[in-house]
Amino acid sequence: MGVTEQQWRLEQARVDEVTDKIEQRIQALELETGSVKTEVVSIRKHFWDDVTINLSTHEDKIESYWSLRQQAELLSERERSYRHAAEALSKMKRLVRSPYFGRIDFQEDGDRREERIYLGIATFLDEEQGSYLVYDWRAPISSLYYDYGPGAAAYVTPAGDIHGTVTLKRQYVIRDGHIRLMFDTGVTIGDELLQQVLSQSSDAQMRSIVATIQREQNRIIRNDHSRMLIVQGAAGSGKTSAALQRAAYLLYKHRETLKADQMVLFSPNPMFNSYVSTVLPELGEENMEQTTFQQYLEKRLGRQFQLEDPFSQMEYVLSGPEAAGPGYAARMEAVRYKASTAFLHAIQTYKQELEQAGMLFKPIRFRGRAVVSREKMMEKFYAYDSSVRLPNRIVLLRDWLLNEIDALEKTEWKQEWVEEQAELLEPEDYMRSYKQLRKGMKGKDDSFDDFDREKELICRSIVREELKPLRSKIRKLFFVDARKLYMQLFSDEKLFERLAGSDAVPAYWAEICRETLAKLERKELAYEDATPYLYLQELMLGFQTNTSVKHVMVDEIQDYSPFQLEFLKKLFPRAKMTALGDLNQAIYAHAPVLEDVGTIIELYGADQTELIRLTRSYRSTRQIVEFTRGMVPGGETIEPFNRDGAKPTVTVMPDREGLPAAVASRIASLRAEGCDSIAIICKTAAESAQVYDEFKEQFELSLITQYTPDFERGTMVIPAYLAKGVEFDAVIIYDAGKLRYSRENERKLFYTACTRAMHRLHLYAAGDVSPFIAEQHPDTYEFTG
Ligand SMILES: Nc1ncnc2c1ncn2[C@@H]1O[C@H](COP(=O)(O)OP(=O)(O)OP(=O)(O)O)[C@@H](O)[C@H]1O
Repeated sequence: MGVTEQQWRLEQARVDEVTDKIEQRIQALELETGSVKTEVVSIRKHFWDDVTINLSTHEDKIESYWSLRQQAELLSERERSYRHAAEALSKMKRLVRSPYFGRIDFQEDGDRREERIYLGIATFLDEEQGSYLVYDWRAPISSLYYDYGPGAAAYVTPAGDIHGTVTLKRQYVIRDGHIRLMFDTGVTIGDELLQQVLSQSSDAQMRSIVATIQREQNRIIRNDHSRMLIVQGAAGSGKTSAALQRAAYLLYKHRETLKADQMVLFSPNPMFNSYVSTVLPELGEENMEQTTFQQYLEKRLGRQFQLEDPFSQMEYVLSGPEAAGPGYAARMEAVRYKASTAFLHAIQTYKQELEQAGMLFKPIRFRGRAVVSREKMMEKFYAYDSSVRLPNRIVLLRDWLLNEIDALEKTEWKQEWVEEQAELLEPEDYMRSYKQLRKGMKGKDDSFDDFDREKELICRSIVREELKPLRSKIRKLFFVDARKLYMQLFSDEKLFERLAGSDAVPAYWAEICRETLAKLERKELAYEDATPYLYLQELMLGFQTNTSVKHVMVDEIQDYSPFQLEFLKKLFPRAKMTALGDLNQAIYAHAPVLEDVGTIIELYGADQTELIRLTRSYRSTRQIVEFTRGMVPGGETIEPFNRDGAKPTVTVMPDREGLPAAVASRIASLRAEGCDSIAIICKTAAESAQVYDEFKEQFELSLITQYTPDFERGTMVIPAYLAKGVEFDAVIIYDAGKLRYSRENERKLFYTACTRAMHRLHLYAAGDVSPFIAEQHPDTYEFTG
């Protein structure tokens, strides 16, 4: 629907008026922040001048206390005012560039007046008139804009649902006070505007999508009742975008009770964190905490083991049976099994058995001799009432051990080694011990008159020092031999059969056991062992929990195992969870949780869980989606957003020798066309490094590795698994030949790589093309050789 010239003029006049008012507000706020800041500085500088301190009498002390307190309160009140004014100022500065992006005219049932609602990234109230010049996009009434076109409509408020009719829905692109575009739209939020937004070049940082949130995405953003919200969405369907706008929505809706540091986002890798880190600040909110599961594992296990990272495991898996050599099939089975619910249950049963018998402890050793044997610890442990939970019994054992150490300290000072050490003490050490002891003895009858007594005390002090590290280790429960207990699962065949079921022992079990034990002996922990190991350890020692976190968002949930999810649930017992994923992008060798949605629904139960599916893909052109969707099961349900571009191209070279020149010429032509971000996607890190070496003299380009902290624009070489979640103007698949991508477990990786392209996709192959290309309808791509 077109907008008339007169309407355009009226709208521009309103923009001018609102912009003027925002500018006035900015000026007022600048004055306010300036003067409050001066005040704060002055109070800090003269803090003590205005405080009367007199400690002569009790009354004086009380008066001094109140004077001090009053001054501190004044300072913190002024600091608070400064913060508020500064926040309001930065909000207004963001708003002035583009005060709003949408308008809804709404007539409530039974009300003859029509309300005009203009939506922007923050509320702007005309304080004189008491009217809203701009509504925050997260206000209850704003949902009309996302959920309805002209016609009957309703929105939810805390006081109940409001029904009425939308009579107009209009969209704007306003830049620096000028309306650049304006559309009247139907039910979906303006295809025109979305077209316009989606056809722009990609950025080094993800953008906010508030002006064009789609109805199905709005359901995700505003869902506030489910304990667990699962979003299964096609590549490019806006899962990550919806999650970030959802965080902004929740922070707005619960601004009195929810702070950004009470929300955690689990990302696939650190670079992704940088990619999404600007969305919330752009919306005027602080960033939530961002982390990866690996960072969590490292924190909990790092020192005990040399811990493999997921990308090293991935490189091994992708190297394939020929390169990896014997043992490949067994490791693949280990990766699969160790992430399975079957193994999770086996470990849970193991813990139940350990409640009755079989715990393993490390003996308590002091100066090379066992002071408490593991047998004694076992005896003590199983003598506790069996109704006491296992972690609590361990705490009882810890206390008993600390008492034993106290007892040891009482006799140990007489040992010869102590006397020897006392003689070797340097005078200053001696004096230090002496002083410490005297301090400790204050008020007691003992005195240092007697030389023997003095020596005894020095010897005792030496023993206490020597015992310090042991006490600290006992407090940290080091005496529970978690490593041996885990190893037992792989060394005691009967035990394992009993736990897992004799008919459920995985294939290659003997080999898996051999490999696992050899690694653990060397204190190495394979990535597939890290989570089950930690799980067993926490079952015994008690789960670490974080009760302050209220929302956990997990992106790329398909790459998590049931084990990991169970962990997150235990780690954040008070949190609601949003899990976003795409089964078709499951790139790890273990079975993805989304394969059986039931597993993930079970986590909190069906009544607390909601599943939303997104099938529309916004990232890539229609041609790219039509080509890629055929690669994955169920792909026919993926709907492209109707944005046209060139068909993907497939170029075949007789061998790898021909690839560099062909790819180089493509990079040059893409750059000439103005493509700002170009990714040359390889299968592995090793291949990426090779390709980077090939081109680094010819082009300015970067190599992305798992250690790359920031996502940047430009031309880059990147392994497919690190390109998860991000996007590029153009994607070049460096070698899409049959030798690179043909095994079933490479299908989803290939699909993930291709779906990173927004506007252009070019595939090169040495020799025969991958079957994932050959299977596609020939009309969906151009074959160029
Ligand atoms: N409603 C929308 N308005 C404008 N752009 C959108 C919208 N929804 C998604 N997009 C754009 O589509 C692209 C893909 O979005 P996003 O990365 O959130 O998808 P995703 O489902 O997480 O993708 P993937 O699973 O493939 O990583 C982004 O460029 C995003 O800005």
